[in-house]
Amino acid sequence: MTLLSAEGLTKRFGGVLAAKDVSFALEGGEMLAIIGPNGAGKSTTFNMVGGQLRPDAGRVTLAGQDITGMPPRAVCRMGVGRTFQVAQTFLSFSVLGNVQMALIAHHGQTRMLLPDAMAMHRDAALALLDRVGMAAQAGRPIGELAYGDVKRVELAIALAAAPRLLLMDEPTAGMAPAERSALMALVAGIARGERIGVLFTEHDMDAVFAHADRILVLVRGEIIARGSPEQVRADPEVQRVYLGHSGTRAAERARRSHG
Ligand SMILES: Nc1ncnc2c1ncn2[C@@H]1O[C@H](COP(=O)(O)OP(=O)(O)OP(=O)(O)O)[C@@H](O)[C@H]1O
Repeated sequence: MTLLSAEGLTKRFGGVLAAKDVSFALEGGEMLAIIGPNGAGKSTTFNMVGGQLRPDAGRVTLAGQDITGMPPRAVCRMGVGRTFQVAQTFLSFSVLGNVQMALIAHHGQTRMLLPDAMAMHRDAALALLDRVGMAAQAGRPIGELAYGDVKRVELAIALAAAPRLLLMDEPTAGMAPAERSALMALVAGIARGERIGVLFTEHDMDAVFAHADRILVLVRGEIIARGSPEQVRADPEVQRVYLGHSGTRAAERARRSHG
């Protein structure tokens, strides 16, 4: 069954039609990127899926269940995880402690006293850190980590909620180019291995063309193109209104590096 289905999503802010009849589907294990220029409606679309915004029209279903207009907490309980552009971690806590807190929250145990909490879900937290390549740094305070490593911990925190669908809003923002590619490769590996669907927005075209299975191109609230990276790259309308020269180079680099 289709994991995520968005049908006819529409959202208006005053005179601005931020999303117009946006429809797409996403399967488990698939990486779907939403790209487009500033103000295209990427965040609006994203927020209608995650429950932060109620669509004026349209429907969102998760594994066949209607989640349209549900508040974010309810959407999260249905199995939709989210990572944020800005780190949502407790900086003075250890890496391990942060993931433990996420597991405690997922299991609805937030009333535990702190000393008890620190003994809980230790092994599960370490296993999650291992999955994102951060087990060796489990004891360090988050505040001491390099930015790319914070992003990995954020991914472990999102995975702590055992999501079926992961929403990632500009996951590589603020990272160095080499780190970006490593993070997206990690996300793609986990998504494919565990059949988690990933919907992401991204301004870095290298990251998109190298790691997305499919791409949606939004311009002024409307989908102007969709398809595989190859199809989107070759679309003359996308070239004209969005990708231009830099996008063509990014797509070409991605094609070469993937043989
Ligand atoms: N809460 C809001 N109130 C009024 N207008 C809004 C609101 N949110 C978004 N908009 C407008 O809707 C349009 C789409 O914005 P959105 O943030 O979805 O675009 P985006 O593609 O995510 O842009 P960016 O790449 O800059 O993040 C823009 O014209 C924006 O100004």
